[in-house]
Amino acid sequence: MIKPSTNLTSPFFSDDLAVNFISRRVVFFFLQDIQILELILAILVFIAIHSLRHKKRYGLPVWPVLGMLPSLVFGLRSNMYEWISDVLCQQNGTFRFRGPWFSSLNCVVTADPRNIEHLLKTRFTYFPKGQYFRDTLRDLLGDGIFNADDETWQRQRKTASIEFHSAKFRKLTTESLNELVHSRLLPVLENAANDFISIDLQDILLRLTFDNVCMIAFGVDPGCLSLGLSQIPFARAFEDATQATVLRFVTPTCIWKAMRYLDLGTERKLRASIKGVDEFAQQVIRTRKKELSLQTEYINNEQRSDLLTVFMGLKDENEQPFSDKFLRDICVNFILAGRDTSSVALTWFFWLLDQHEQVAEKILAEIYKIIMEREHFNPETPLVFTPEEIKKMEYLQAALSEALRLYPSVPVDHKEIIEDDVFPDGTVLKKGTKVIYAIYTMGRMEAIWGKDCREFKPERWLKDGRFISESAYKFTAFNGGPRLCLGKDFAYYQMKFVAASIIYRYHVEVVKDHPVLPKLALTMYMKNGLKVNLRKRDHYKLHQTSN
Ligand code: HEM
Repeated sequence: MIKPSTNLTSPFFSDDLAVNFISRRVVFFFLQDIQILELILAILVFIAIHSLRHKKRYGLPVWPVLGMLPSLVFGLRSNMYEWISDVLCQQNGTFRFRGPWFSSLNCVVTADPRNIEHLLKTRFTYFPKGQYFRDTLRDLLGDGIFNADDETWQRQRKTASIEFHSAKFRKLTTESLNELVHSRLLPVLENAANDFISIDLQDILLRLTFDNVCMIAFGVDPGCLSLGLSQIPFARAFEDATQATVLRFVTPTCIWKAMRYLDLGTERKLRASIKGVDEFAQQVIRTRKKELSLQTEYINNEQRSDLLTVFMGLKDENEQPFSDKFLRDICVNFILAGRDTSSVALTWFFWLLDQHEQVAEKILAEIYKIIMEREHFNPETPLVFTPEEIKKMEYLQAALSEALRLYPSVPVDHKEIIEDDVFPDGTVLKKGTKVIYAIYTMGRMEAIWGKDCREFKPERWLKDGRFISESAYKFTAFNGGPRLCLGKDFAYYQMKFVAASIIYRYHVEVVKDHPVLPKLALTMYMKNGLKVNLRKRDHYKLHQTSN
């Protein structure tokens, strides 16, 4: 039998044959499709493997979708600041972090002093705090100095700067600190030393500076530092509010905004704690207004010099008194700025002293030398350092600066660029890029501080026994340029006064095996506090010299 031709045009081409033929062609094409799919798949796998193997940027693997997030998470599990420092030191001071596409984590991270000077001073106006920062902190900080840019910032900065440099303000700060240290801090320490009780020094110092900064901002003393170390609702609310706000920085913006809208989880806690802060502020503002109106009517005695009173006496750009909300923002921002920066710096300082006994000895020798210069010195009477004596403590100032170099209270800070630009190291910055400057890392860069950068050496700050300050773009613990910390001079005074008052009276010994780690927050707290034992000093050397 002659097989029919398979030619489509054949007159002998039956329907069956046609169906058979078509199905075979479909299968053929399907098989061909599979091969194409396989091929596409193979190419994708190849690209993915290729990208996994080779897509490393700045020494970090860049994962599809997730970007560098897995490395960051790894960093967060150990010590985040050390992780950033390792990457930056390997990359000569700058790298570009790529977060997942759905996050707001993309940024440039730098610890290069040339870039820091560029963003803090040379191109200051190009690098505001930015919308992202403001949105994240607005509920707690409102339009206060910390969260403001442009005219809103300038106005507060100018007024507060005049105030911070006035004699009245200096009097307020020295008197309030004297009172706090001698009537509250030292009795608490004395108690612990007498009863051989270990204390959390960080907690005690945080209470001290909180009370102190509230006296400066609001002109009231909340009384956090007292013998019972009791919980103060305003302090608790402030603490909760800052902690819940920090969580916004690691949560995608759309998620925390949705949580805020639905009043859920940490956002619910944040709303409640901000309410606590606001109630306290409103109460103080109301009372002060009443007090001031009485003062102008009946009494004309010495004016208060706290920030609240000063700003109440001023007018806004429309010649109107500032609103209560704005007054609240001003005070809350100052409390945030001055609340824990000095106390955490002191905490790291005492931890470092515990490991460097010779430094503690040199500080003590300096204190002895200064008090021996007094005309009348009696070792039996309680010793209160005068501002002039504190100023003379240059070795102590060097040791505190060295502690801040290694453990800056603000370990990383943030800006957002509003125009395309290029950093002095060649890094290209597109408008809207977030820039993180890693202050903690700067203290660990050999290029800045030399081979011994990781060692605690107060001597690097001294020349012929005199304290020599460093460029703010090399030592950025207090920021630099137009936004240099307003409280810098006061902070040094406060830290020196507290440190000298403690060191003169006690050996501060860190409890053996106490775990010391930084906590991830806006300020570099110790995660587990600092458990210490206090041992009273025997001033036999001083008695010998004074006799
Ligand atoms: C060791 C203690 C301190 C350190 C390390 C420190 C550090 C800093 C840093 C890094 C900034 C810049 C923050 C930023 O713009 O993001 C800053 C700003 C500021 N600090 Fe301090 N600070 C200390 C103590 C204080 C104290 C005690 C006060 C007030 C009583 C204070 C008041 C301020 C204010 C008002 C600003 C905002 C300045 C502005 O934006 O124009 N600081 N500080």
